[in-house]
Amino acid sequence: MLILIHHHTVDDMFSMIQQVRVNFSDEASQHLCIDTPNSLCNRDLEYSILVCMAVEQKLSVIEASKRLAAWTAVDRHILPEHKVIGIGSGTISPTSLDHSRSKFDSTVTGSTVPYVVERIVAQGLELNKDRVFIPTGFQSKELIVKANLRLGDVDQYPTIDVTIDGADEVDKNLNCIKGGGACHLREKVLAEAAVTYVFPPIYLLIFYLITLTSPLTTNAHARSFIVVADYRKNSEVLGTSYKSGVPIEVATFAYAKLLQNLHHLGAPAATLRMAKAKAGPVVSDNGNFIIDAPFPQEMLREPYSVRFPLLIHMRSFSLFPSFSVSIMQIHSTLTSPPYFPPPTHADVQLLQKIKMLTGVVEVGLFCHMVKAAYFGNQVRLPPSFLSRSIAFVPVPTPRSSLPILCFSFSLFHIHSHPLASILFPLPFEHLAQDGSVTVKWDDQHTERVERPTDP
Ligand SMILES: O=C(CO)[C@H](O)[C@H](O)COP(=O)(O)O
Repeated sequence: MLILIHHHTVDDMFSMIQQVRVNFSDEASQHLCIDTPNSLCNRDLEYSILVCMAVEQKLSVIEASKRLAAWTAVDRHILPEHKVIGIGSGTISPTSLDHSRSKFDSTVTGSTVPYVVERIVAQGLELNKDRVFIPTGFQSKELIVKANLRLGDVDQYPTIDVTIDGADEVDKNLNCIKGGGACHLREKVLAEAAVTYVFPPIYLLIFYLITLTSPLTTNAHARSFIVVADYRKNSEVLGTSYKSGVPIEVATFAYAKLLQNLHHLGAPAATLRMAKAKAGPVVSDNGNFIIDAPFPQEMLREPYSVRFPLLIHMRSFSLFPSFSVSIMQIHSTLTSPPYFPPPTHADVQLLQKIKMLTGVVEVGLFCHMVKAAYFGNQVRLPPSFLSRSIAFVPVPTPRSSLPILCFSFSLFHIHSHPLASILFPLPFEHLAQDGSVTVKWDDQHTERVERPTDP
């Protein structure tokens, strides 16, 4: 990839670096900062900036990782018997990237969900002709229509076989931050709709009879909400790589009050999300505003559960979901008054606190909803100078002088010279997609899936 800024000032250069930091985060932007020669930071000069192969590699590795994750998840979870399929959304609208994925705007990374649709289409007409696809927003609707797949809506199909979606970040317990594309309300509805009802085995029926639990509760559900992402989004704790904050969809007239509420709740930097190509705020597909609320990581560590001393995690019983329902009922009886005092504000975790604020429509924290999360991996290859160089080359402009031209060429030649890595050892490593995917499951086991060939 080549990012070229002509006849711009140093300020533009730094705003571009900021942009890269936002778009690509972590290493790519560090490389840019490391390599900015201080001697060139002269505000009187105008620069052309060539940001070479390191960023290009980073982007293609990210794209390959997204595609690998999406393809592997589709292969393993969209099975011939699945007829109603939920399709998630991304951060980039299909108007800014070619649907066929053959052409990308090279200054942005693409979205993950188009790769999901691409792989579903590759399953063939025969399998797809009886299927209906439910979108989570404008982008996924476009993808479904352009791929000639049958479009449905969640009000027609309130139960979905499988939903596959992207995520902004996923933690070790499979809690996610979602809503970077402002679609998390519909995404959450489709995630919740993706359940499979399981009839309990006989020993659980006996258990129900003994405990006199209502038979109505014996229908437990298995989650079929699958998340796909690249390696950058696989974290221990939310807020590690996705720094923009928790996206919160709010009623438009309530945003100012909600900003105040969120500041008091622990996100003093919460802001209204502003549109990029329009004056004013982002308006969601549902006509609401989006607030991004960066909470401290401590509050994002376990954003869901209510802290009771007797709390029994559903997760411990995930092999026996029906059993866990009964346990939770007994547990909630024991932990309710008069046996136990009601929870105080401090006991209630972040998701509930935000959701309880009047005016909040939906919170982009998806807790205990994901069945499996797929991350395309990266691998670090030994450093190679040419593939990791970033050159900032000042070129003459009407206001620049000849010596500056000479300097720029010598700089360029030194960088291109085989001895350059000795003269200017740069701390870059070569990144690549190694053809593997990490899968995190809801029972907390992690699996590494190897693919014989890079798709
Ligand atoms: O939650 C979302 C949209 O609301 C997306 O799934 C999330 O932002 C990830 O998008 P991408 O695949 O483009 O990185």
